[in-house]
Amino acid sequence: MNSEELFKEAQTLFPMGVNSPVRYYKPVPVIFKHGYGSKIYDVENHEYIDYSLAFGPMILGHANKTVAEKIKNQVDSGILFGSLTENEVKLGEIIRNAVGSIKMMRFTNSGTEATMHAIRLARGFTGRKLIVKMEGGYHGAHDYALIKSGSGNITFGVPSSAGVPEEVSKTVLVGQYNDIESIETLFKQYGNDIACVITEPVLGNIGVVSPKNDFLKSLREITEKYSSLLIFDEVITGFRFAFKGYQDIIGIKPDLTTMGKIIGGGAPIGLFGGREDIMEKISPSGDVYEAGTFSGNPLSTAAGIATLEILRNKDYNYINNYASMLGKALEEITSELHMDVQINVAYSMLQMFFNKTPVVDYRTAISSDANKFRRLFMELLKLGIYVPPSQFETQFISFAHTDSDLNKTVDAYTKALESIRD
Ligand SMILES: Cc1ncc(COP(=O)(O)O)c(C=O)c1O
Ligand SMILES: N[C@H](C=O)CCC(=O)O
Repeated sequence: MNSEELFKEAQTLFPMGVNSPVRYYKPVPVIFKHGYGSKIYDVENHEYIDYSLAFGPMILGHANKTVAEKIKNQVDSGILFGSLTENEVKLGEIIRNAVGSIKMMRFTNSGTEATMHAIRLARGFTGRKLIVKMEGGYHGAHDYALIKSGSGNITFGVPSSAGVPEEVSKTVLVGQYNDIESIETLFKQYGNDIACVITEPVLGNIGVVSPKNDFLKSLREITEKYSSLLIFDEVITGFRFAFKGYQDIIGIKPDLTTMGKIIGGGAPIGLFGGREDIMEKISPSGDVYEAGTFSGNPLSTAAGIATLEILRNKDYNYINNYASMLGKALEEITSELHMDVQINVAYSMLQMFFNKTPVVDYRTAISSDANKFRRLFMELLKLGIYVPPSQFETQFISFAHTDSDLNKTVDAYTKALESIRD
């Protein structure tokens, strides 16, 4: 079947033909068949340089030979036992040695599960009900995270989800990222009832937005003052900027951390972990329940171990410099074309916003021209460049991207931006 035929069939199977909303766009989403290194190929065999990397996890590029070999070995020796395995211990040790605040952890099957359990744990540990999240912060697709959330929630203009009971949304307070006063106001009113503040330390689901003016340090201070827990959602940032968490780069220790994506090397995974005294509250040592048939499964942990063992010896300057060179080139192109554009780069993450004003939070992000971004996406596609299909996602660089990819990408952006200039 060709793309049109496959998509037609998919629409009879899945709502709008997809299994996650951000994968949908008109007229027919690209249907990928395989990928090698920095390139992915659709069912018609068109080649694209990939800057989505499956929304972040594929930091080594696609079909890395060593990772594939380790997964195949695991397939040949059994893929699920429903009991503790050596792989889990190995992966857990690698992560604990690399991320300062994670003393104990639990593996889950996704980032969504990780944040859901971390929030329940924070509530169980503190005996408090309220949580604080940032407007535009994305923590997966469970009830407590789908309040003023980022990612597909903004792309499709759904600030919260139907089906989340009012009683649930009333327990979620929303602050503004990079605006500590908005958080202080919430704490002044509700401080002794707030179980935790959860935030992506670098926002990655409204495009990419970095922290400013000691915002994260102030979050740490205010949560300590009120004996609330601080949760860093490092599902994107964990092992993305360096062989550690973003928390280790900036020297701030959250009480709990969530991870996912890269630590599973492209296989389904999530993790929540942190202080021992908090983690011991988890069942069976404690009374906060958390479980999963596939949690810590041999395949995901094999892929994770292989990926992290390779990453340990990588020089992250390579991907970080690539992103900064691409960012600079995009600044030059858009300034020559007199286009109102903001280019945010954080290490190996990058996004271009069609906006006159700097994008520093949710409100400035949503004032961007998302339709223009969609036109850019379509033009780039024609030129063999695949970026995430929304203004409110982030472009990622992998260790498989090459100088020649960078040159081709800059050429393609030049042509694409010229063609969408009004
Ligand atoms: C910061 C963040 N947290 C949580 C999630 C949820 O992870 P998953 O899609 O694996 O459920 C995502 C991405 O989806 C994310 O970007
Ligand atoms: N923005 C999300 C994750 O970071 C996109 C992943 C998805 O929902 O498919």
